[in-house]
Parts: sequence; C-alpha cells; structure tokens
Amino acid sequence: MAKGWPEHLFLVGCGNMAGQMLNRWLDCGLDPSRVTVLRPSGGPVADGVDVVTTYPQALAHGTTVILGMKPYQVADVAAQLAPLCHAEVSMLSILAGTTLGDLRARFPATGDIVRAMPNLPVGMGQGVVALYTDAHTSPSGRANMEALLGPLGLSEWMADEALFNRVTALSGCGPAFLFRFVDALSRAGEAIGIPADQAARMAMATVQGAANMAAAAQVTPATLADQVASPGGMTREGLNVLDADDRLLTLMTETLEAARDRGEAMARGD
Ligand SMILES: NC(=O)C1=CN([C@@H]2O[C@H](COP(=O)(O)OP(=O)(O)OC[C@H]3O[C@@H](n4cnc5c(N)ncnc54)[C@H](O)[C@@H]3O)[C@@H](O)[C@H]2O)C=CC1
Ligand SMILES: O=C(O)[C@@H]1CCC=N1
Repeated sequence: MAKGWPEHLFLVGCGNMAGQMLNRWLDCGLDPSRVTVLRPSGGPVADGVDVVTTYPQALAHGTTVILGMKPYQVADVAAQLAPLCHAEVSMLSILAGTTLGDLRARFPATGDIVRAMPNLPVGMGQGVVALYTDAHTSPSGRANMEALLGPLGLSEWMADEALFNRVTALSGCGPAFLFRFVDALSRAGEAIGIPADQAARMAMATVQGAANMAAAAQVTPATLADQVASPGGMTREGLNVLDADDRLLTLMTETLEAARDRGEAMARGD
C-alpha cells in the first residue's frame, strides 16, 4: 500500500453508497487509474476510473475488493468473484445484514475480510463507518482498512458482530431518519401557517446549525435542549409534547428496533 491507498481497488457495484465512498477517496487524492468498477450498466463513474461489465481474468496482488451491490446479489456475485480471490486480495463488504461468517464461506480463499457499515455523508468526509472483522484478518489488514476509511469520517471497530445490525440501524440508516425529521419539521411549520418554501429553508438551516452546535458543545444534547427552553416559555411547552410518556424516545427506539430486526432477517436469508 502506498500513501494509505490500496494498490488496486475493485468495486463490485457503485451506486448510492459505494459511489459516495469512491467520490470521497478520489477527492482525497486516490489515483483513479488504480480503480476498476464493475457495474452492469457500464455507465461512467468518474474521470480515469475503468468501468467494466464483466469480471477480469484475475485480481492482482494487493487488490482491495469492495462489495457495494445489494445484499441479495451476494450469491450471484460470489459465483463469479470467489474463484478470482486469493490470499493477497482483501475485501471490504458494505452489504447490510451479511455476516462475516457468510462472507468467509462465500469467498474462502480471500485474505483479510472486513465488514463495514458506512452512511451517506461519507461523501463529504462526515460519515460514520462501523467496522467488524475476525482473527483471520491480520493486524496490517486492519490498519490498511483504517487508512482507507479514514477520509470518510468517524470509523469505529465493533467488538461484537452481534452489535452490527444495531449500529447499522443507528448510523447506517440514521441519515434517512434525520432527513425524515427535517421534512416533518418543515411540513409542521407549513401546517401552522408558515409559507412552505420559508418553512423548508428555515427547518434545514435550524437542523444544520443545531447539529453543528451540538457537535462542538461541551455539554450533552439533553442539556442544550434545556438551555433553549426558558422557564415557562414556548420551547418547554413544545418539549412537553415530545417528552410526554417518552413519546419521541419510544418512537426512535421502535424505529431502530424495526431496522435492526430487518438486518437480522436479512442475515437469515429472509
Ligand atoms: N444507501 C445507503 O445509505 C447504504 C447502503 N449500504 C449498502 O450498500 C449496498 C448498495 O446499496 P445502494 O448503494 O443504496 O444501492 P444502489 O442500488 O444505489 O447500488 C447498487 C449497485 O449495484 C450494482 N449492481 C446491480 N447488480 C449487480 C451485480 N450483479 N453485480 C455487481 N453490481 C451490481 C448496480 O448497478 C448499482 O450500481 C447495499 O448492500 C446496502 O446494504 C450500506 C450503508 C448505507
Ligand atoms: O437500507 C438498507 O438496507 C441500507 C443499510 C443502511 C442504509 N441502507
């Protein structure tokens, strides 16, 4: 590996998620001539990146394969990709609900295999990436993956793979839940009479400013909420609605549980 980049990067699938990862790597200096993308459409990805529609004859030593297609496609992909894999090939899988054991069984000759769960803001270097591997992966293999994922944002190893679907629910799916919240804040503003376009702009800017403030603050978001709420004032009345019977906490817990349970069902092949 030179300057933290793999010698070769072979992406199987390059849609919303893998595309954001690749964009960030290219923005951070990855040489596009090191990258090959396999995608059925054959459509271009980025200047200098080789796009193919069929598998190559072989994968060179030092290749890192990124599995970026949909989880249900893993069997079809493995049928063609596994014979090309060997001990000098590393693999990073972003397939939701696909366990490391499943990957090892489908790609038995592969060297280091790491399971990752990124989220979409990786494209801006502000993502979250959960990671998991096992003792078959070498310390240098772990370090290489950490170097590759560093430009994407916060990455953290999970000690226990059982946590993986839970952290996927929180950070992998989390952007969608926040986007839904912004949309709801905007539409609620409209519902109480604010012009729709103004409500949309103000909801977005409020969430952006508040998220940046919370990230930089020395106190918890719960304390910050109390700092907004003047005693006897408007915010407290609003918070009382969110807090009644732990309404928001219950809603978020049920949301994460549903996402987590789907990951577990996908791992069972459902
Ligand atoms: N969208 C998200 O926020 C996140 C997605 N993921 C994971 O990323 C993976 C991809 O999801 P998205 O990017 O959202 O989906 P997508 O539909 O945008 O991308 C899938 C890509 O796979 C390609 N593809 C289809 N059939 C293929 C085949 N037989 N061989 C190789 N490539 C094939 C498609 O052309 C497309 O480029 C999934 O496994 C998902 O679990 C993980 C974290 C977050
Ligand atoms: O919806 C999914 O299955 C994937 C996993 C996290 C975000 N998207």
